[in-house]
Amino acid sequence: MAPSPNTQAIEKNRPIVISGPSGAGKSTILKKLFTEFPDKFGFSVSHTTRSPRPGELDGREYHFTSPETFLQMVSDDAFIEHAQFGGNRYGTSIAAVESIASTGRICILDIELEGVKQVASHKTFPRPFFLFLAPPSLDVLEERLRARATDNEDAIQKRLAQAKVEMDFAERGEIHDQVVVNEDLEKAYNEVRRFVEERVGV
Ligand SMILES: Nc1ncnc2c1ncn2[C@@H]1O[C@H](COP(=O)(O)OP(=O)(O)OP(=O)(O)O)[C@@H](O)[C@H]1O
Repeated sequence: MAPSPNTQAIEKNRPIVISGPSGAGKSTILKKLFTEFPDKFGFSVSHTTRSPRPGELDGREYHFTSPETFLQMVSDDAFIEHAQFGGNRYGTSIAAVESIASTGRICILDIELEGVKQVASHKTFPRPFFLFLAPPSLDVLEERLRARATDNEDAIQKRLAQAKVEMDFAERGEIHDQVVVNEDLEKAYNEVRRFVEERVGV
């Protein structure tokens, strides 16, 4: 398949994939990065088969897509990663990443482990940079999830079990270029910023 001009944009502005257990601090650190560099980064708009909620706009929160179109896009390899949650499908399209890269911004992708594996083995998508954000330990992660107070007990236990799987995987270094441990927030933020600076400049 011939690369489209915008795949060249992705090659020039290679995306950064940040992954790590729920509660590791990805949103907290990305918020700091976007605040410090407001014009440098962007989030892509994902596709979903779920219905829009009140106030959500097609093309802003998500590209709202029929199941048929979604499956067609899957067979066309149009997604860099896709998954099913709660009966709905979600995916990140190459085109959505291109639309960030072609404005000269670096697309930041916050995706979970299965998605990371799909991105890393995609046939045509240029390899992004992979950063893993880890909590100092599962005990600290548990404390933070409880302090965040957004999950019930069952959800916390599921997140902790999944966190162990993700941390074991990242330690093997099969995909991730670097692991940053988020113990002290400022220190972790500076490490993430250095990782980004070294790869894409800021
Ligand atoms: N270094 C830190 N020390 C103490 N608390 C922290 C630190 N970093 C983040 N937190 C807190 O931990 C909680 C989880 O962080 P956050 O919501 O950013 O995680 P996340 O990785 O984005 O999770 P999710 O994947 O579920 O969205 C938040 O309440 C946040 O304020």
